[in-house]
Amino acid sequence: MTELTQQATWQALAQHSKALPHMRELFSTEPHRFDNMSAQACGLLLDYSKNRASNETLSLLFKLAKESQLESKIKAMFAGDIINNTEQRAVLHTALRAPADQVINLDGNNIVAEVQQTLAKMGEFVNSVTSGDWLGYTGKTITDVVSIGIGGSFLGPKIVSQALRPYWTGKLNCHFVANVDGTSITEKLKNLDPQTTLFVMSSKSFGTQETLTNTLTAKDWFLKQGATQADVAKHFVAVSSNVEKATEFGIDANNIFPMWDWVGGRYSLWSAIGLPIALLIGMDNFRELLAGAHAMDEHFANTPLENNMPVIMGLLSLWYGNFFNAQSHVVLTYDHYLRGLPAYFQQLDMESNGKSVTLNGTDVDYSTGPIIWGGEGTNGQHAYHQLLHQGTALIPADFIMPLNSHNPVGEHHVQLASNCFGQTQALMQGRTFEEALAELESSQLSDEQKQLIAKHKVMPGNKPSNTILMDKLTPSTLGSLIALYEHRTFVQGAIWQINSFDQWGVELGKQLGNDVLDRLTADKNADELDSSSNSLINLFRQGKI
Ligand SMILES: O=P(O)(O)OC[C@H]1O[C@](O)(CO)[C@@H](O)[C@@H]1O
Repeated sequence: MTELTQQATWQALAQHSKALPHMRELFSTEPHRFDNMSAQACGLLLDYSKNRASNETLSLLFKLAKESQLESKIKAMFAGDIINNTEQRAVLHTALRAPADQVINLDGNNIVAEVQQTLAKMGEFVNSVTSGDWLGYTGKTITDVVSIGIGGSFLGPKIVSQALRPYWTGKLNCHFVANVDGTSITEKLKNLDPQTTLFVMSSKSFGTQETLTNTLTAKDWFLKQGATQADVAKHFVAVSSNVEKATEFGIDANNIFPMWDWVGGRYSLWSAIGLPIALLIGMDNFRELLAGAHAMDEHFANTPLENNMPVIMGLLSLWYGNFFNAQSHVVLTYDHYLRGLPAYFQQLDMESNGKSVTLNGTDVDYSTGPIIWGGEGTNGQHAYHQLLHQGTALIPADFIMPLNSHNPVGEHHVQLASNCFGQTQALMQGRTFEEALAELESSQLSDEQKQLIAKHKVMPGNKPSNTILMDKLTPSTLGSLIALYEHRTFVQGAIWQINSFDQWGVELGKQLGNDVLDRLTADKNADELDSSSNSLINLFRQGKI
């Protein structure tokens, strides 16, 4: 067994989890529960009162955090210690949004200076393109940007651009290509003019098959439309930590925006990976996004655990995963602009904490990262909320909603809010058999039918949720919100003593995929593979089942 599950506090939490009253009772005995279990920081309000938690629960969770040296681990990350031990790297996405005058030394260099240089390069490029100074090979200005990347090199640019649609300057359209499926890039290129299209190829490693293939196809399309190799420099730029490979690929050295190995892909939108975002919303708004994230960094680094929003959210999620066997966590965004955020948090958390070995190589004997999923409210209410309310799985939920809409039309926003708050209330209080029966009293059903239907209408309640509010969705509040979830992920990984910053689990699939590719494209047969893989390969070769 690991030392974590041997800890007295861990075992006390296990005992405590069996002794908690229903949330209905907690609310009935604590009239000021919201005041005592809500926190504000960086333009966000976190209501965590609708959780299976008493004061004793929270003090035990904070005790676990302290005994897990969480505070010193937070300091170590911000200081640039090598906390990604399997890749021997620091974890310093926080440096990407640090103020220009801050000094963060890594290997003897102040990396903030490098970050600021890259931001300045980004700013010059963004201004050049959006002002019309940057011209294509026939002398026309750029109208469309195609962002090519996958994982963190796609999700960040795509979802943040979508979330900040009200802030687009209107100078450019943007299209996102990620999947290696030829349909993705074909559909995107159909209506574009090579004379006015700019391709931003984003790949930290510059070795990701999907991104390289899509970029080659884009380049091929570009050249077939009448452009020459010399024109490529006007229409292709790259973002990568591998400048050498990007240059070899044919990207003009002046058009390569650097990034660093101390930034993980799923933490990289704040770097030049965010170039498509900056092209759409302008550099001032991009810097507002960075400032919002920095404000949350300051909150996380300097606030006592008991009032620390990422710590509270991380601990409560760990509470359900490790002591109530919750296998997933749902993120429900009650704002159409935020509809992509659950997918962003999915990579952020699942690729960070989907691990089963501790830093020192011990197999864990406890659950680690949950399945993160979700979608936009109110749509989910007509899709999966039934399971949230009456299913057998316990699925803690985060509800996220701005108090003011960018589009205050008619009664829409007040109805959206009523649904958001009504759902958290229903999840918490549920409906008892007696209440269900009483509702059927005046129906024409027989007593036997009333008993049966009432049974089917019971909702256990006691289903935990957090509600996160902001005055309005802006670059700053979005930056704070995303950084909140980055640090929430960090908190859990730190207590589980896992490495949240490598991703060895994605390597085998890539290796085997490359082997299969050889068997699909060459005469290399697959007889020695398992019968399934062998048969699937042969069927693909036949092109019919
Ligand atoms: O930016 P790159 O190096 O192309 O990697 C793309 C994505 O692939 C991964 O390495 C594995 O999924 C992610 O961590 C990363 O965001």
